[in-house]
Amino acid sequence: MTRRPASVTVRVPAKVNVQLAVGGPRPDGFHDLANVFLAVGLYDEVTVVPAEELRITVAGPDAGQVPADASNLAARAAVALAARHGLEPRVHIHIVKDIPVAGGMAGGSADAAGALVACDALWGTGASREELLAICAELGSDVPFSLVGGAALGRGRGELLEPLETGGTFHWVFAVADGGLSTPEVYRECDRLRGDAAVPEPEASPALIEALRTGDAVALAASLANDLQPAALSLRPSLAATLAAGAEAGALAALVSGSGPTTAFLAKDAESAHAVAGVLAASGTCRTVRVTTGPAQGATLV
Ligand SMILES: C[C@@](CO)(OP(=O)(O)O)[C@H](O)COP(=O)(O)OP(=O)(O)OC[C@H]1O[C@@H](n2ccc(N)nc2=O)[C@H](O)[C@@H]1O
Ligand SMILES: Nc1ncnc2c1ncn2[C@@H]1O[C@H](COP(=O)(O)OP(=O)(O)O)[C@@H](O)[C@H]1O
Repeated sequence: MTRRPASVTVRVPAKVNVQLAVGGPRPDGFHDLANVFLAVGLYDEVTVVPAEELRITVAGPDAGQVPADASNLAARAAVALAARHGLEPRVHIHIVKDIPVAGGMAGGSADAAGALVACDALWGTGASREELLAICAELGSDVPFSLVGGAALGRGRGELLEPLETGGTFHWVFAVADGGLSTPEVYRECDRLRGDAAVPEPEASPALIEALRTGDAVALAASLANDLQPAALSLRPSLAATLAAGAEAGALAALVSGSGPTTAFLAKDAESAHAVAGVLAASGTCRTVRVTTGPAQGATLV
């Protein structure tokens, strides 16, 4: 008989969208994207242990903002995997949360991918990569990327991934805002701001993909683009001051991370990243500042 582990822990990274090209609204309510993801070194840890029934606990400074019930994306991941394999999801999922909540850094998606990989190992379900990716896509558009990490182009609603090569380490500073922004609201605001204007098909930028491949931070900075940024700024005008503070502090480029309200600053090197972080922290335009690098590995057993 195969011995099952008594507990499994998986570490999963946050993401920043280095390009987020958004098409018009689809009949199903989603938007077609050219979504260039880069995983970065802020992590949630998801631990699973056998239990009488599905139970979820969350630790960390922002744990209070995360649902600790069946609506948690990690709980939904466990239920989805169990259902496919004729199992009951009798598991206690504990999340140690370090990724900003509702911040445009895919923290919920990270927890879902982490719970899936952890439960697969705990239960010995032996799901293939393809099956795990299919469950991820059912749970949310960003969940497949949380599983694979690194850098990837997401097409469709972001779930159809092509891995991208990266040629080096990029240095990032993230300014975490007070409170979150709702992703569907930001997409709706994007549509509202566009009005009747024709929306081109979203296309990935060849220059941006080349900058990732060669590890050229200056070239990457010149290509960073986020079609949701005007919408995030419209809903949260105070983000303009954060973006300006980071740019003035010497960041190569500043942009909103995904749907926001976290703002992301690409720096030339580690030293410059720490300098930018110091200025941002003193600027009074954000709640906290984090310094990290990308690419980072996807969901990994620890
Ligand atoms: C904007 C992005 C950029 O990577 O991430 P965040 O910044 O929120 O982390 C993603 O597109 C968010 O992906 P995710 O958070 O997984 O969204 P989902 O759960 O799939 O969808 C939530 C809602 O967002 C909108 N949505 C999402 C993806 C997409 N391609 N088009 C959309 O219009 C829809 O209103 C949908 O009902
Ligand atoms: N495990 C989870 N971690 C964080 N948020 C979760 C989780 N499960 C469900 N949510 C809900 O999803 C919403 C989006 O959170 P999150 O994924 O952190 O942000 P974003 O979509 O901006 O990247 C939150 O408001 C929260 O209520």
